[in-house]
Amino acid sequence: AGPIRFASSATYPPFEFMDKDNTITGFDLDLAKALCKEMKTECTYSNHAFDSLIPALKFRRYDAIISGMDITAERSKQVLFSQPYYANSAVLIVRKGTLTSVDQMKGKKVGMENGSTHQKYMNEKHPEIKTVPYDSYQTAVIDLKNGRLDAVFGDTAAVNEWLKTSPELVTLGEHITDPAYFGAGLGIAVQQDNAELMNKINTALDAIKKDGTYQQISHKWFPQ
Ligand SMILES: NC(=[NH2+])NCCC[C@H](N)C(=O)O
Repeated sequence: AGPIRFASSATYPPFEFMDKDNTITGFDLDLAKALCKEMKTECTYSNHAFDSLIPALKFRRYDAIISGMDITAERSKQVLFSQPYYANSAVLIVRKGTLTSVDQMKGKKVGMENGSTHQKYMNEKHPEIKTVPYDSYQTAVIDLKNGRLDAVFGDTAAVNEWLKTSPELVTLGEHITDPAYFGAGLGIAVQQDNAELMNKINTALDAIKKDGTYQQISHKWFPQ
C-alpha cells in the first residue's frame, strides 16, 4: 500500500492554511502527522477546495479528509467519519459599530464557504437573510472588511482566529451548536468502504489522546 493521502482545504486557520512558505499547516495537519507517526505510515497532504473534498474522496483521489469538517448525518451517507477530534460551534461576525443583534440581519448579506454546514444552516433556518457563497472563507472575510458583506458565519474557533488579526470585526449573537446542522464535532472522513483505515485512525486517535500528543497539539493551536 502507498502513503495515506490526506486532503484539506487550506483556507481555514487555525485548522488548515498556507504558511509564508506556501506549506500547508495548522491544527489538522499536525494532528494528521501525529496520527501517521502513530500508525507508522507515510502520508501526503494536499490542498483541495472544500466543496469538492467529498467528491474527490469518493473518486479515490485521496484516502482521507481532515478539514475542520463537521460530522453530519448527511455527509455520513457518503463517507465514514472518525470519532470527533474537536468540539465545534458556529458564530456570526460583523464590522464593529454596524449590527448589534441577529434580528437586524433581515435582508442583510452573510458570506460563508460553499458546501459548508454554515451555508446550509443559514439557507434553511434564516431564509430572511441573504447568503453569499464563497470559494473560501478567506475571501468572505475580505469582503466583510471592505463592506461587500454585512456578516460572515463560520466555526467559532476559525472566527476567533480572524478576529485576532481584524480588530475592526466582532462576533454577533450567541454561539450556535444545532446538532442537526453542525453534528457532534469535527471528524476525519475516509471512503465508506475503508473501515480498515478508519479503525486505524480511531485507534491512533485514542493513542495520541492517551500519551498527551493530542493535548500538546491542541495547546499549540488553541492556547488558553
Ligand atoms: N477547511 C475548511 N475550509 N473547512 C470549512 C469547514 C466548515 C464547517 N465546519 C463544515 O464542516 O462545513
